[in-house]
Amino acid sequence: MNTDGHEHAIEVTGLRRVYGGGFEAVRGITFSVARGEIFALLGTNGAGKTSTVEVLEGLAAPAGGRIRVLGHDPFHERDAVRPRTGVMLQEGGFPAELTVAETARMWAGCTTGARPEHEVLELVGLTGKHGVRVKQLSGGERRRLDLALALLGDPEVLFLDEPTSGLDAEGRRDTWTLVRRLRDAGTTVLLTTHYLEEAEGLADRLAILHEGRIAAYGTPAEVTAGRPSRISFELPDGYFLGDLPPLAALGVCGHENDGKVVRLRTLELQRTATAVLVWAERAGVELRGLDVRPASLEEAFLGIARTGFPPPGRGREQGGEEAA
Ligand SMILES: Nc1ncnc2c1ncn2[C@@H]1O[C@H](COP(=O)(O)OP(=O)(O)OP(=O)(O)O)[C@@H](O)[C@H]1O
Repeated sequence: MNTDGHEHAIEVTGLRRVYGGGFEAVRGITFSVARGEIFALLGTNGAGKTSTVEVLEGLAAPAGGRIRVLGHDPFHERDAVRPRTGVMLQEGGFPAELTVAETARMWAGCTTGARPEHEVLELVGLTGKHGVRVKQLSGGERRRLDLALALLGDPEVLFLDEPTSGLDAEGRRDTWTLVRRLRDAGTTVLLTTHYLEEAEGLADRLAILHEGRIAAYGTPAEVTAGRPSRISFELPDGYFLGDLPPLAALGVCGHENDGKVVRLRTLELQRTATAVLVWAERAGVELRGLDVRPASLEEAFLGIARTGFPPPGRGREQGGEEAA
């Protein structure tokens, strides 16, 4: 239980969002985010991530369902929620002529109990940029300024909409480190991202949205459980797929072969990989380009994007859609 008497920072039950013209972008989704947790919302383009986050931020009223952020309705009790949350939007839209320090000062003026500006600029690595105009910042530096402003109010809940888009590999890793530090200090973080490795490495739990519904929900390990691993290699000249032992006996559950490169999918990675290597050893051949990949979030995501919803029980135990 937290100080509000609520064990979850965010509770979403049967959320629906319907746009003018009757289009239902979010179709009755249910999930919760525990205090001090990093939760990622993933999904195909147009799946409903931004439509969901806008409701959680109190920017729009839901068409149906029950939403609680820190125990309050974020739309109707905005005054109770807004000072305790930080929001980093996809497009910051700051005045281009202001310097970094001026922008932070202006933002601090609109933030209840703002921390000193230099503190948040230091947190995101913009200390050396105080006097630089916003229009002169690189795309990645602007994202870091967005993040600094979201942190000004020392929020209990932080909403990050694609926080690392436009950042280079180092900037992305710095942001991940910062987000983890915030989580470890007790901040609840809900982020959207298109980078699956970001969600896999950063999120404690996640939901994958597809066409306005939750298609997978749980820890990254829960969501990838039951998804196939992949093994690929080149067949040596003069060898054909039929020269391998029967694929079903190797635990293979699917395969592709374009004549040279063989791609196997398996739910028993160790058994299949061992059998393939033993065969190659006995045949005295080298498997060039040998690549072994355990089931990943990418596999789960692509499976959902390709075929829609997985059968019940595969990473959907706690979330999923509910009638609103
Ligand atoms: N104001 C609006 N009016 C009508 N339809 C809208 C509006 N805003 C969004 N939509 C539609 O709602 C659906 C969900 O959009 P949303 O922006 O929430 O998806 P998303 O998951 O954030 O997508 P992306 O990954 O592409 O940013 C899309 O089909 C989109 O076209």
